[in-house]
Amino acid sequence: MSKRKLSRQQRWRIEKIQAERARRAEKRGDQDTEKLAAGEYGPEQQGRVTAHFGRTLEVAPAGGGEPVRCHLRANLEGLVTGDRVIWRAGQDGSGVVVARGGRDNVLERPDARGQLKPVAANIDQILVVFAVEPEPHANLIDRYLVAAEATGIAPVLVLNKVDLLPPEGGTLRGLLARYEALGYPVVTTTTARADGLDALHARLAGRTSVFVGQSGVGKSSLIDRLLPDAELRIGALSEDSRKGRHTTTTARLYRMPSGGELIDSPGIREFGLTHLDEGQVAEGFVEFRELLGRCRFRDCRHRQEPGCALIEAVDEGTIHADRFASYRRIVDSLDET
Ligand SMILES: Nc1nc2c(ncn2[C@@H]2O[C@H](COP(=O)(O)OP(=O)(O)OP(=O)(O)O)[C@@H](O)[C@H]2O)c(=O)[nH]1
Ligand SMILES: [Zn+2]
Repeated sequence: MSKRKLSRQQRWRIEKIQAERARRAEKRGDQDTEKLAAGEYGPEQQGRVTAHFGRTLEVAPAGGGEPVRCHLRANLEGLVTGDRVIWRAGQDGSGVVVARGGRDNVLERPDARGQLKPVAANIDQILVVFAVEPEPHANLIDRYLVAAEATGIAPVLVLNKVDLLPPEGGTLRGLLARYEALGYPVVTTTTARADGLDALHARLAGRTSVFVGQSGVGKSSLIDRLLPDAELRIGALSEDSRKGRHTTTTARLYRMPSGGELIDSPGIREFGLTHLDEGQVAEGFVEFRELLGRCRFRDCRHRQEPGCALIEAVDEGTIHADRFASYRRIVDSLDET
């Protein structure tokens, strides 16, 4: 930047502003020092929101230890479970949240009026649970994958109830091999054997996860095993939850004894396609991505247009016909969702 010649008046104004800033910073510092000296609040520390009830939050200290009930500083809004925060401990065992950290990602759900609302943040992976029974349609798996891809959170396929698989493996293993070939991690589980969750434990360790999937696939059964302590599941009792408010809807973050963190709520379990457009659905098919924009027509909708790169790839076998059929079905159903 080139040096500007400042008029005397401008210089005077800048100096005045800077002096004012310095004075304010000093005052803030004095107030903090006073409070610290009075023992009102401890120093700033990092934490993570484990639950929220309106303007009351529960924050787990980053260094470990029990979650602390915190209130929010007046200018903070829209915090959700999983948010990283800066907070200060009070004398009475409660605390105050003074700032929100940056978010890697956020999971949103439509509210009663259909408006998207954030429900949880900073999730490393979405575990899409399927089961040998009820048998999944490939289209259903694709729907979950597209929805997950749109959030930017990595999906993992979990095939549960493998105790019910026929000895030769059935068609399901072949189906999941197709997804593995696309780069998706696949984990198999069963709650029928003591070691049936070993692979899942390994996958969860050191990460923050959410479980989604259709009814009856065994999400509750898996989570019960991952959080064996009933108190862990209910979490530290807060005043609001004792009154019975919000307890079934708020997302909660749990630390699993076996390692890793789990964010769970009925709303998150029902996660699905929401408010996506055709382009986002195409982007949600990972093997389509490098071909998008290579069709002859820039506005190609990949239906019967000549020179469509996707249709050519299907003909050549580089895109599986079932995946392309799935894409079409999802696009055709967008108006209904
Ligand atoms: N054979 C077998 N049955 C299982 C397994 N895991 C869960 N189940 C059974 O599957 C049924 C459904 O399990 P849930 O845990 O309720 O399934 P969910 O996904 O939580 O279902 P919703 O609550 O409806 O969303 C129950 O009868 C479980 O006992 C498994 O690994 N093997
Ligand atoms: Zn096309």
